[in-house]
Amino acid sequence: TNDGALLYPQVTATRRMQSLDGIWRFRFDPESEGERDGWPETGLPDAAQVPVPASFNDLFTDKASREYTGDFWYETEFVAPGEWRDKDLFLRFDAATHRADVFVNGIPVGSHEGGFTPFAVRVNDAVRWNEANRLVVRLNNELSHASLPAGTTGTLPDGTKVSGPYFDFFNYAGLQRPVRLIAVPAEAVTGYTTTYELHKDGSAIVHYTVETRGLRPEDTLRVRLIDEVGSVVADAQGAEGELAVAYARLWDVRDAHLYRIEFTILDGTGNAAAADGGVIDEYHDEIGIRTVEVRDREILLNGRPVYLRGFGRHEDSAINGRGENLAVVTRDFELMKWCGANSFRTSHYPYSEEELRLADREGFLVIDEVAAVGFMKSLMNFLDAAKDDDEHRGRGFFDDPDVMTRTLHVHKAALDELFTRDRNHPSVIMWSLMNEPDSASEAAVPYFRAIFDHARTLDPQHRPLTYTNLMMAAAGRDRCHGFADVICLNRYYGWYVQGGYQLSGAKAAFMAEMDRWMQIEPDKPFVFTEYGADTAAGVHKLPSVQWSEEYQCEYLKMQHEVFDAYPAVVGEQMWNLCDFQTGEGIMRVDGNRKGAFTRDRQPKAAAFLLRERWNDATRHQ
Ligand SMILES: CCCN1C[C@@H](O)[C@H](O)[C@@H](C(=O)O)C1
Repeated sequence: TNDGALLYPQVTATRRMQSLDGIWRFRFDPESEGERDGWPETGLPDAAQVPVPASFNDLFTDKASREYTGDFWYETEFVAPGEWRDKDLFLRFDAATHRADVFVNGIPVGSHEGGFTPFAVRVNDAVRWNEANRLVVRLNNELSHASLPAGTTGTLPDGTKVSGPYFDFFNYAGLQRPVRLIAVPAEAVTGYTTTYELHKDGSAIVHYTVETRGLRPEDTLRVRLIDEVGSVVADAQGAEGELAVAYARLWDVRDAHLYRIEFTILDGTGNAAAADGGVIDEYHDEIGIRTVEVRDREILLNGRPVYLRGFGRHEDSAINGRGENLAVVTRDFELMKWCGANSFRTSHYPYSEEELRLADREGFLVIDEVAAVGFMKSLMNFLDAAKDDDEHRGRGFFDDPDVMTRTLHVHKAALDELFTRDRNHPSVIMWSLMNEPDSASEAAVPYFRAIFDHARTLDPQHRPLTYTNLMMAAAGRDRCHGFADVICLNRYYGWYVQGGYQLSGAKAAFMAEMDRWMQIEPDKPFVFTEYGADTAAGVHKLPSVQWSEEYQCEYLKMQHEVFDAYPAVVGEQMWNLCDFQTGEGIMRVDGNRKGAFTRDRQPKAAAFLLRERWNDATRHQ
């Protein structure tokens, strides 16, 4: 249920919030017996203690816990303050990975599929006011061809389930982002949209719509825009309208100017209590006045071409796993700014709301990616081992008969949630609808058409739509590039192909493919959303060898020479900002080592190379 609880939580004159973060009780449920055994009512027997937010995987010392696949449970308690009883009370989970069923005092109050977008469940009918209430949540982290991210679930000889990710990051799971108890008035703002019109005289118009619940005809919906010094620069009334700003401070790349947009529902009966000034609901947010469009083979921000410099990343750190860690988020922005970056992609799933709010404030350009990764069967860290479970053996991902029904349904729902959550962020300039799908297969075409057609209906700002193309669907093989507004390529010439001493051959092959792309897509801009080489920090070799820091620099230099040879290239996002955890395998050394920085956020030589290239003011913007 939405009902205004999906808006980013805040305390205002009419809204209340209580964090439930901290130590919760936890236990695995490999036989899925917890509900039958009454855990929602009685709580978790023999429970461990774990932190929320965090992944559970890296907390324990046994492999069965790290690799656990199946049902697992969390439990805590909370007091429902009696003062809030006239409001709607929600539990808001910023992320429960990959799916959750929520129980309060043994009563099922809601479920959610998808581990990277928030959901809220209304609990008024289940709580006891001014008393402790038992909150029990069942999660599950199994992968399938209808899960985002995609994969498979195998079993060991003794029946223990095993995750088979079709993606190159560890299948971390748990309550990985904050959990809150929030109270929202029965008559409330539940959502809003903004679009922007810039004028040559420096003025701008903010076109808005507001979604409400329970708005009475006699009440007034007031909308105000407040600038950085606290002045009300525009105001309007009604569920849709425009805010005319005479001198607009535009939001621009690495030059962010934010406005506070304020929604107030005012009691129109005239007999409102003087105490609350007749305010029925109040919600505010930060927006940036800016436009994004693709034109003449450029990405234009406020009508001017931008060049994306930055990284593919992961929400990933030691111990936390994929658990939100604001210190790591802060350090990552610091590293990106130190490198002279201005952009990143939320590879390969929506990042936390806190991350995007920081990108808004820092003026970063974000490619916002839904968790539709693994739509190409590959196991063992990206070798297409074609080793697959019996049900799908030998067929391409999109040949699966359920893909146009079950997978498409889950994918569309994930897009609905992503766009609703992120549509008002000025930092979001493009939407990536899939990461490395098998776009060379004929069966992919109807799926792409369905998902791109759906996505086109979701964004009032009509930001460019894309997906990231992988080498197995190189120029001439990819059948889906026509759907994308911007061509995003993940390329590894000099790493996965023709590496090491063959680097010159890799460059020739890379340019041959690019020449082909220039014929196939002569009018679209190109962004490299991945390029990188695994590098063990501290390994030095003269002359270089692959995995040495010297080779990573040689590799990057070659990529940049190719990018600079094609004016159609308007962005370069190196893979990856930091080393990150993956499943174990013969191609990963306690994770993926393509970072410009180590997992504890310290530089390899490549970081200095990027800093020199990206801080060179004579280059792109
Ligand atoms: C086709 C390869 C795409 N790319 C996906 C990303 O998730 C992986 O980490 C990266 C890699 O192999 O380092 C490859």
